Amino acid sequence: MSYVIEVKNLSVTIKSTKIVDDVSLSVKKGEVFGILGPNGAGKTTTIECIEGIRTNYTGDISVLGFNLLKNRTDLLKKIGIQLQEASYPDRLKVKEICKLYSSFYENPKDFHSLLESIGLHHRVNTHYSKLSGGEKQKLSIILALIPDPEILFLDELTAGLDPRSRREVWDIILKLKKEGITIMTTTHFLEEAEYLCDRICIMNQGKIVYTETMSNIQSLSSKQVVLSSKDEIPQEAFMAIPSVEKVSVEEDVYTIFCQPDIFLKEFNKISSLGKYVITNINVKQATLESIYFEKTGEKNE
Ligand SMILES: Nc1ncnc2c1ncn2[C@@H]1O[C@H](COP(=O)(O)OP(=O)(O)OP(=O)(O)O)[C@@H](O)[C@H]1O
Repeated sequence: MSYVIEVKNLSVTIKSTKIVDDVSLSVKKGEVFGILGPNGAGKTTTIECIEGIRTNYTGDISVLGFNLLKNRTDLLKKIGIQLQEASYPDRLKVKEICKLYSSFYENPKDFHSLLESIGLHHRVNTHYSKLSGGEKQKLSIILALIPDPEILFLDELTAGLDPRSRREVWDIILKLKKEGITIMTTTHFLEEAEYLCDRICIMNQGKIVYTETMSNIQSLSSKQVVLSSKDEIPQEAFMAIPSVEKVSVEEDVYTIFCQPDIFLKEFNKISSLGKYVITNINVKQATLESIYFEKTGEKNE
């Protein structure tokens, strides 16, 4: 497996509070990996450590085989960083900002062709202050692409954009993914994660509480039977039923990932389960949204 980002036991402590707490994750080459989580969960801090912007951490981070603390300058030539809140002097024109960024690199990508492919070429002579929110975000992607990066980091890329601009930006990201760039992104939009990401993790209070591929999440959708029992039912009893893929237990609630129609038909036939008293049984639709609310302990209202 070729991982381009490997993070082991990353922790960041500020004023004796752990804002990132023992985070381990890895990202494969060409993958779009999303970090989700509520405000203050530690997403930006985590991504900033991986980008090499923050160094006040413990743990090991390897990006494209570089050790961040030793080879940060070399790494910066190979990654593109889109900043959550970038701002430039109002009187600078788009082309002047692009030229400035290009001057930072030995072999920058031609910004005119980037402006063309991202659809901002018609604004090349426009002052930064005159760009719309969507255009500013497109510019921030172009600037992140100037180093011709192998990995692109995006932090809340579409925050504040209207639905049309958001879609446009998503399509740009999908185009970049097709070109083979690895992308790590944070987002508050679950629909964005569903649209763009190959794999996601959910952070809560500094910890990763869930990691899964989007294709698994989508195949888990509408495949849960949730039942309650005061009895302690061994997981093997459920696993013996055809179509059951996984069982999770929380107090007296058993969530069974399965094909509900097959499960319910077979369940009654299994005599070993007859001795347990089932107090409630439901078929539940699991979606990224329901997983998110379950894992972050927030209410889905
Ligand atoms: N330099 C700092 N000093 C003190 N606290 C900080 C500092 N940087 C971050 N924090 C705190 O660390 C926690 C995590 O912040 P972080 O920005 O990583 O979260 P986040 O998940 O990206 O949140 P958001 O979705 O709101 O952007 C927050 O409670 C934040 O207030």
